[in-house]
Amino acid sequence: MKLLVKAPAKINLSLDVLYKRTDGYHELEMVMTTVDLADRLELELLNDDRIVIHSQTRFVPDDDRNLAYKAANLLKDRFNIKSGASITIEKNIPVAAGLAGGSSDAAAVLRGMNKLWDLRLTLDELAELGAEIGSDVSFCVYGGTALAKGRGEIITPLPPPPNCWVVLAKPAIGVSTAEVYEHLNLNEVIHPNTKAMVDAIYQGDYRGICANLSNVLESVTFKYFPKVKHLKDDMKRFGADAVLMSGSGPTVFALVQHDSRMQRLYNGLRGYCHQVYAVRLLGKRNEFS
Ligand SMILES: C[C@@](CO)(OP(=O)(O)O)[C@H](O)COP(=O)(O)OP(=O)(O)OC[C@H]1O[C@@H](n2ccc(N)nc2=O)[C@H](O)[C@@H]1O
Ligand SMILES: Nc1ncnc2c1ncn2[C@@H]1O[C@H](COP(=O)(O)OP(=O)(O)O)[C@@H](O)[C@H]1O
Repeated sequence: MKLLVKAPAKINLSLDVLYKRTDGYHELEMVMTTVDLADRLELELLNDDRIVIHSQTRFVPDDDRNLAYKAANLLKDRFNIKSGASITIEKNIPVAAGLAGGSSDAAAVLRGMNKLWDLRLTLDELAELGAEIGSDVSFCVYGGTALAKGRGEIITPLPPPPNCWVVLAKPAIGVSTAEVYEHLNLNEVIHPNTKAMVDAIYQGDYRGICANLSNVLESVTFKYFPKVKHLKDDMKRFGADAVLMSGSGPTVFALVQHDSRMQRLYNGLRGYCHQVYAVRLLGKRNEFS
């Protein structure tokens, strides 16, 4: 039996770090939403005990370091499952980009293998398991739009933001999430107004969303990789309504409402940026299970 599952990328509309916790993680307040750029996974039961990962992308491990492997293995261990799984990943989300591609693959495996192994776990139960794999996995289990707190795993759903284009540009730079958090100076950051972002989303206020885009991790990534800051400035000049770095970067995304502006931005960026995508916001839970 085979199952196809979609694993969409996320962007952070706002990302605040409140303090460093005693467990080494940072206490966060983030507004996240899914976009229509997705990996596709084909899941199949195996009669033997193995979990096998097939992936064409050389940047993604095809062994037990793969987050999709970790997700299947977690379910297998926790519920004492004897059969194995074959997981084929068609990777469309840029890797190590701040778009949670690996976390979304893990979440898709949790949702998909829940069906194939007939475990009947709820989304809340899957999200709780997801937190054991990575901080962004719980959000990815639900998808849609949400306020994420804690280290990212405490999820409060939000309504979808008004529809718009999201133009994503990923420069050819490798950013380590752990290092970005490590170099963050909490005495210097200007905190986002998370409440204003949440209110704008509830009111369907596109301008309010644009006005409150904010990510404290920009300060670190821009310092070590000034190219990312230049990319953001260029995207503003090309006519974006608003621009922000997603997660720890290096992907920068622009919001635009009008098709002609989206096209101008997309064409302008394709000349010199490594990977450029123009996609729609998804924003609603579970359009993709
Ligand atoms: C920055 C964000 C924003 O959405 O996304 P990405 O840039 O990775 O997409 C997330 O916080 C990343 O989530 P994720 O990539 O799942 O993080 P994890 O694997 O759990 O942690 C990677 C490392 O980041 C640091 N980390 C992560 C989350 C957190 N709340 N505090 C931290 O300090 C820790 O050093 C940890 O070892
Ligand atoms: N299924 C997967 N897809 C992408 N990356 C993965 C996967 N499994 C493990 N990884 C590793 O996780 C790291 C972070 O990848 P990713 O989730 O794409 O980025 P980010 O955390 O910036 O959103 C990469 O260095 C990659 O090697």
